[in-house]
Amino acid sequence: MYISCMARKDQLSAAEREFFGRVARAAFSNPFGAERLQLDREIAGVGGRLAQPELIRRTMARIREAVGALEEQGRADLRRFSGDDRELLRSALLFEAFHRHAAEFDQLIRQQVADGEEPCAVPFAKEVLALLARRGLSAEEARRTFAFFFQMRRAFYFIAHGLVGTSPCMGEFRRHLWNNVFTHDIRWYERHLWNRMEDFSTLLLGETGTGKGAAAAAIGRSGFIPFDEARGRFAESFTRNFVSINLSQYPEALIESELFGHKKGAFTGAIDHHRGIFARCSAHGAIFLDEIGDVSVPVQIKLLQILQERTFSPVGSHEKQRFSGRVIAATNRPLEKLREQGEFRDDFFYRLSSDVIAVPSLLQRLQEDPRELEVLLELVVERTIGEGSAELVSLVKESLAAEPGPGYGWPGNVRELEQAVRRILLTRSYRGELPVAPGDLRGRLLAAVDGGTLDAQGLLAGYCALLYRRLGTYEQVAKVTGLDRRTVKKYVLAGDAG
Ligand SMILES: Nc1ncnc2c1ncn2[C@@H]1O[C@H](COP(=O)(O)OP(=O)(O)OP(=O)(O)O)[C@@H](O)[C@H]1O
Repeated sequence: MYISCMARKDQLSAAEREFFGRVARAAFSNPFGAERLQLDREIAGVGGRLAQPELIRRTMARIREAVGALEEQGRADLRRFSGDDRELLRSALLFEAFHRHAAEFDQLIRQQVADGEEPCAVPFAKEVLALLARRGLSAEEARRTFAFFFQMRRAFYFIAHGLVGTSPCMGEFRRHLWNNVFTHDIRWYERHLWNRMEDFSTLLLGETGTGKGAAAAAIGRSGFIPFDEARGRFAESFTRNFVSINLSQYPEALIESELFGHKKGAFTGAIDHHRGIFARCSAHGAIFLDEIGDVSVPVQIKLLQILQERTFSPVGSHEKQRFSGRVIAATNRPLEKLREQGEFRDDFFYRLSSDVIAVPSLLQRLQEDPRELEVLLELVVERTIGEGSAELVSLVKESLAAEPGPGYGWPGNVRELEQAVRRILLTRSYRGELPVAPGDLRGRLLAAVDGGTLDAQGLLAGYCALLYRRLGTYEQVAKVTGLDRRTVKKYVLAGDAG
């Protein structure tokens, strides 16, 4: 029985197995990782460097050609195959179907961002579901796969567009974010974890303005959303999937009600019911707790309780509500230190940190790859004036090269860069946020060292000021010099003035 059943099944040739095997590996691999790049090159049959869009175009052309050949032979149907061949072909055929509609998914994402909370119609859904049915998927499998396609495209879109940059640390950051959404093995995610991500919390650590909020939004907008075939729409808009709160904005007395909501009359001033952000977060969405390092221990305890029990009650109510979203938290404060000082609870820290992502500073990015500045300027100019302008980019670049100069530390990171661009557009110059000493600090310091005119205090002050320009924060200078932050600040101010 088994043998006769197997005999009726089709088999891939050795060459097909090799080709589609490679395509299947590309389908599983992280699109921001080195392995995927290598596989794309092998599939496209190109050796050297090729710009990304052209590489993808050629890769997809080769895959389409191979799938087209199967179609002509009436073999592009999983029901004809079994065992390993079927598994491998499944990934390859779905990968092809996904890329065939990538541009339409991108259009849908832009449309949904513009439309907001009401889910948009998905005009190409019928065509994709019909294609997946022809490939041998059941109606249920096809719907889930279609929803999974949309999820992957959203993750790719928001990570690639929200967090640009050519430096290796930025590449690694994007790779990490993708894994944060889909785990390190997307096959596991698709089979077992797509609706079980609620306990995977994320902690984003990094200086102010580095893109922690942008990263959290990329993760939050990339949750799984089922497709409602009867309505021809996804069950909800991904814009509802991400709810954020800046915890440092609220006085202690209001935080609980912002987080959990309150009932009318729960306290003086509660004149109406209020839904907190836990209630506003949708089932597969994420809640972003920004500035988590600023919350008091009692609030940490309450949040910990929710994360453990997954239920909460609005202030003034006993009614339990369930929370099934993911939690993403971020801070630019030194959590290690806060934990040592007892200001941040260890149990809360561990509950928040299924994944800890260190977001690179702009300084690190520029040091790793000076081209990063141009890429960011192109984006910032486009965001500022609504379209790209090579002329403006070079004007801003020239201005920044003259002042504050290439050694500048960018303590406010990308947010400061955005501000610098605006200021240059208005006033033609940006001097930087740091105290800028007249003259060349490094030159003055070296001349004084050569001349043997400096005392120990003066030497330290000059050195601290120099490091501060380069590293951008008093904390970093304290780390390098072994001094405490306050002493560093005193020396920096003296060094800059001297
Ligand atoms: N790599 C990047 N590519 C494009 N834009 C970026 C990048 N990093 C940051 N930005 C932009 O910089 C600005 C500040 O980023 P964001 O608010 O995410 O920083 P943050 O780390 O959350 O800051 P804070 O700690 O002060 O809240 C935003 O406009 C964001 O879009």
